Amino acid sequence: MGTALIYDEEMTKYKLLWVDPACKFEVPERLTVSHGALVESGLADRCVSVPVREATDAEILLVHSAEYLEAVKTTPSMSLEDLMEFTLQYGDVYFHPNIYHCAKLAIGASLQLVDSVMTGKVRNGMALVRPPGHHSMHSAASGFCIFNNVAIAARYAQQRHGAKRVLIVDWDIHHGQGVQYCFEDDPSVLYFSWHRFEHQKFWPQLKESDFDTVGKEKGAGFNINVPWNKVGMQNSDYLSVFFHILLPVAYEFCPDLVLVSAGFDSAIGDPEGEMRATPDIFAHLTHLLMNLAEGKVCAVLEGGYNLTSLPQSVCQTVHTLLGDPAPCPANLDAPCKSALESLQCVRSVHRTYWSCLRHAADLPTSCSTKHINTAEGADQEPTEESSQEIFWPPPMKRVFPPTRTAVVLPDDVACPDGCKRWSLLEHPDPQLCLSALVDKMVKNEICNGLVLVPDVSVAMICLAQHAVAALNKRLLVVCVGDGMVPIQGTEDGKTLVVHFSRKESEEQRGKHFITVHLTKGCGDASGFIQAVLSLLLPLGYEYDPGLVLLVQKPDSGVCDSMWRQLTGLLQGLAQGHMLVVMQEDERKHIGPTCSSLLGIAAPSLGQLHSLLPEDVEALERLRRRLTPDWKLLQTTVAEEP
Ligand SMILES: NCCCNCCCCCC(=O)CS
Ligand SMILES: [Zn+2]
Repeated sequence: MGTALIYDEEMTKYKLLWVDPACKFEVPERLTVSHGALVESGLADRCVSVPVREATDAEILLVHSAEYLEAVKTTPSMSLEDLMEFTLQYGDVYFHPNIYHCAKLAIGASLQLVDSVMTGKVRNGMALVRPPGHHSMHSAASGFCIFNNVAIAARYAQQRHGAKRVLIVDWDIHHGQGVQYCFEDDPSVLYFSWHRFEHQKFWPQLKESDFDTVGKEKGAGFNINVPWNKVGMQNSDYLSVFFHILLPVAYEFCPDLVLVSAGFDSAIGDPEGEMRATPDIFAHLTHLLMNLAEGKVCAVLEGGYNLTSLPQSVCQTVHTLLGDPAPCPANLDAPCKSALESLQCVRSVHRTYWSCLRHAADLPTSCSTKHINTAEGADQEPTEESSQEIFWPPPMKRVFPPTRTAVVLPDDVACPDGCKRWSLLEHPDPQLCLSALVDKMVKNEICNGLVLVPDVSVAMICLAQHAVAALNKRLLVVCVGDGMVPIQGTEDGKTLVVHFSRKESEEQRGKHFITVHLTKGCGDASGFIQAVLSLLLPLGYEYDPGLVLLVQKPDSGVCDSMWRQLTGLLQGLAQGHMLVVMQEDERKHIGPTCSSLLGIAAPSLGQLHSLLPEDVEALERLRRRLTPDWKLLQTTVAEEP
């Protein structure tokens, strides 16, 4: 299943015809450099090219008023003076004789993408469009946006393709107020947006962009605003919000389709965003969404004004949509205090709507008095545009190993399609065979592998020793199922073991051996997936291993869809270098495991019920114990003593 790429150079054929500092960044080159980078890198050729089309009036009226549409229809024939006059009624946007045409193409491109994904022609895709959409409202243009591409796409997916629940992830650095207004009372569309806010001092300076606007009436809880009250947010701030807010809620919501308002003004170097997250983070943000909605992810370009970080970020996103392993999330810091404050506020106000946030902490004291802060801050200007030149390393080349998935199976088991059999014949000694497999991974000749062995415990010991000694790589061991784990989390930090078990393990084996106790073990989807999303993933990203060893112990009770979610999500680590080890009589798991290792999205877990209270307790106790050592587990600001 491929990745669609939708682009047409016609959308570059409009620009600002007069002087307006607020609009000067929105230039045609944004599209040409983005598409050019995809062509240059060979990524465009690997995508399924889908043509654009014009949106129909009916499609535009899914979100906008007839009066507004009729008004915009008069712009192509306007003189320059009339266009300037017409523009004055809106904010931070400009019109052009060709912008109505381009705006219809931008919607049409988005709808073509939705068609391609919803009909199964492709698995996922990206639409490179201009003008952006997420600021435009029922009867108004705003923030370079004429029509709301993503809002129309959501309504279209529901009406044309029967999608029940649509998740919109808006990682653009601005608040898509137009999207929020469109769905604020609608529980079938979950809108998530982070955005530069600076206590309402940053554009569009709306009170309703703050964390306490959660949606109205039936839509309460289905609007999530994460305000960034400082500039300079980094990769770890973004990942923390994914691990502790977006992903837990998204899995509970269980969408049929994921639309991404993919704005890249949230990347380093952008004059609007002034953040410091690097382009490779979008590989991880994309990857972390790709096991939702059975992989049906449609990314639609919104903002992004730095003509270097924009194309880099677009390429990182498309690489990942194509299934290429993500680059290692190297040297992540702790989330900053301001980000933690926002994180805690959002989780607190949403805990009444989402069972995964049920146990979230109260508002931090600083936030409950935030109105005072705002009064103090209101008169200040947003942070001055930084003039000093900002540098960042170009993202690493993402070369795909010649073999994606190698398998070591008993002779009487057929090799699943797409996999390469790694025969024991060449290595009579199974342990040598495993070590050879690991060596190939580290040389990037093989991406990942599945190994069936007579005894998983023996294999674990051998692999752990080999991986650490010979390869000098940090090894993350994830062990699912009860019973003893024969490896010590080594004190030198070279091995981190995370064990999912039904049995509470009394002994604490230190920082590098973590037992996640779930009453029903992996039998309970809610508990398991929440433990994976807001405990295992933050640990794994912070640990940044060179290799992941995923062991399924006999009778672990884990079901296929959960096992595939786990196998899929963990491929965001170690450049996808993961070795799955199972007992050789566990033959029924071979197919599902290989499909996940081959990059096929995992089936959805269904709408998740509340976590078992004892599991919530156990996970919170574990988080409290681990947080001093693992910064990405933090979900609250350290209260002033
Ligand atoms: N009036 C002071 C400066 C205003 N800057 C904001 C301009 C709108 C940005 C909208 C955008 O980037 C869409 S993603
Ligand atoms: Zn933006």
